[in-house]
Amino acid sequence: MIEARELTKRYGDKTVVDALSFVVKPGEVTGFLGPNGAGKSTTMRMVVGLDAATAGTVTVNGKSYAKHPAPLHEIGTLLEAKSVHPGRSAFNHLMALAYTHGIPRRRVDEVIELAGLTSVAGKRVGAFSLGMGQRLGIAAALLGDPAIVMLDEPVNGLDPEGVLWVRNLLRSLADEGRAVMLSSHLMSETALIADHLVIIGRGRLLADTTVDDFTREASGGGVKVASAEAGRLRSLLAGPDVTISSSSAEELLVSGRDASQIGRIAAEHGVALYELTPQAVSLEAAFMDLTRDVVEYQSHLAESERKAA
Ligand SMILES: Nc1ncnc2c1ncn2[C@@H]1O[C@H](COP(=O)(O)OP(=O)(O)OP(=O)(O)O)[C@@H](O)[C@H]1O
Repeated sequence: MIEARELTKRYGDKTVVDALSFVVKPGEVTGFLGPNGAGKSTTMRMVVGLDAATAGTVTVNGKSYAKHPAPLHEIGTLLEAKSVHPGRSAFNHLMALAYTHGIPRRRVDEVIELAGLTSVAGKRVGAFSLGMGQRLGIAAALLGDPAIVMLDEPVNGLDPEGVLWVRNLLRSLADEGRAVMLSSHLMSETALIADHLVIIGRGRLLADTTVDDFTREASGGGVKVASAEAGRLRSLLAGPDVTISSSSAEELLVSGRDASQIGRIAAEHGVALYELTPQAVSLEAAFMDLTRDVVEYQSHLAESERKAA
């Protein structure tokens, strides 16, 4: 488990992580999201002591990272896939890490195979493609068989097979009871991988929720209904906490009744429905909506599209 409490990082007079509190729980994949410059990498670096917190605390399985005598068994990380000596082979890189913890060669061979690097294990890492580097970084993260895995942009540079591999791998790690944290800019991929979301903007917590709740709430929770008898249906569905709007003569957007209630009421009164669709927005749309005001680096095009919308 990772627990951050009021975690804060300042560079000069700029606060890049601002009193951030969250928990990454075992058995779940937590997606860590935020626009460019939101403070994700800085937060992840503080988790493993690469950056010192200005205030607040963060613990890894109950202790600060530096207090663990064998940290590779507690948390495996991929923070900067290219931070590997370019002249070393993948095998030697992993062996060097393994020596620091008395991890046997057998485990190095295992993670090389798991990451699909067997055929290139003897090659210089400097000649690796971005995707191969990512695979090596993930192999290194898994080396100590840790209870927590924390990965910064793990699917960056991977081909579709690699993306699928990471998705299945992270799912199985969480299903084994490990705590998995990943940052990503790929919303559709995060929606498929993550159970939980921690979303930050300008260093502050914006949302701590599940993927399902986040996308449902962003949609307003309405149900779209279409019928030739929309007017009659409207009065049948009316109630104290029900709001109904219509975008055309045959369409209603109903809040306050779920799809099964609407279907039942329509059937009881012999009203034929053409459509009955619970409204949900994509994670991307919900994310854009939430982070609209905290985007630090924005293109002029995106800005003018937003103003026009
Ligand atoms: N060593 C440093 N000195 C000064 N400012 C820094 C330093 N490291 C990061 N920052 C600033 O902190 C802010 C957060 O950066 P960080 O890399 O943590 O964001 P991020 O959410 O990971 O962004 P991205 O999605 O672009 O990777 C940025 O404004 C960045 O310029």
